Amino acid sequence: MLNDTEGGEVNRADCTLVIPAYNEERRIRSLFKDISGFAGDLVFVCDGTDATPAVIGAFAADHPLLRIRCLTFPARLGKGGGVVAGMKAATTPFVGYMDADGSTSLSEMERLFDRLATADGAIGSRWVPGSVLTVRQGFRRRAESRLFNLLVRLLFGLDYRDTQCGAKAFRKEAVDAVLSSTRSTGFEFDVELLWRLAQSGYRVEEVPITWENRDESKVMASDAKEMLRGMLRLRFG
Ligand SMILES: Nc1nc2c(ncn2[C@@H]2O[C@H](COP(=O)(O)OP(=O)(O)O[C@H]3O[C@H](CO)[C@@H](O)[C@H](O)[C@@H]3O)[C@@H](O)[C@H]2O)c(=O)[nH]1
Repeated sequence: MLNDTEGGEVNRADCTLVIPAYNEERRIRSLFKDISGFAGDLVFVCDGTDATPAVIGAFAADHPLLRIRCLTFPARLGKGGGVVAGMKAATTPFVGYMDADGSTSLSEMERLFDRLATADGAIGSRWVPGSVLTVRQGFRRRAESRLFNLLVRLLFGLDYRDTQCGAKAFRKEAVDAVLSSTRSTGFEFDVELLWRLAQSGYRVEEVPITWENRDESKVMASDAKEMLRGMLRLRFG
């Protein structure tokens, strides 16, 4: 399954970075300076109602050498649905995704891509030794995250500390092998993807990451409930 790349570094031109962006016109500019040096493909997935596609269009016009695509959809796909649309559109051997709000830097994503020289997947983690949270998360959010990952371990047998970190990278062939059977479109998609990859024998490493916590979040209480329901359906449905 593994086909090691020499030197422990993957060619950036072989990487696609998917950025799901739902109504991100205010936050997405914070990302532009950082990603303007990326030599791979950038695929934005916009399914909101605001001017995010126009903001990305202006950025692309200012940077004609960047390989940018902006996919637009008339109705909300969900975080997972957006990531799936972007990953399906990727044509490179490696594909990753990160949030649109700049909580992960490009250099962190590139570290994940480089792990694909020897692994099938690499997921950023805020809860393993070596990770750095530039803004400490509140007690409640940390407790919720720990509880959530305990539940994931009990339900799916996945031994990760942080399935929900927004920074992940995979070999495209691994993703392609399981995407046709994934059903989740919401924030629970990450768990399903990791579960299906594990079931198919792919090796995904959890890697410490530097994470800049943002105050704003599109995850509502109703999303959290739907995420739990979705996970139970997945496991027992
Ligand atoms: N295309 C698309 N993107 C979406 C949608 N919903 C959310 N997103 C995108 O998903 C990313 C994360 O959403 P945030 O609103 O920034 O949520 P967060 O709470 O900061 O996210 C954290 O928790 C999530 C849930 O566990 C994680 O999925 C996320 O990666 C991060 O760790 C952002 O880029 C946001 O635009 C959607 O329906 N469609």
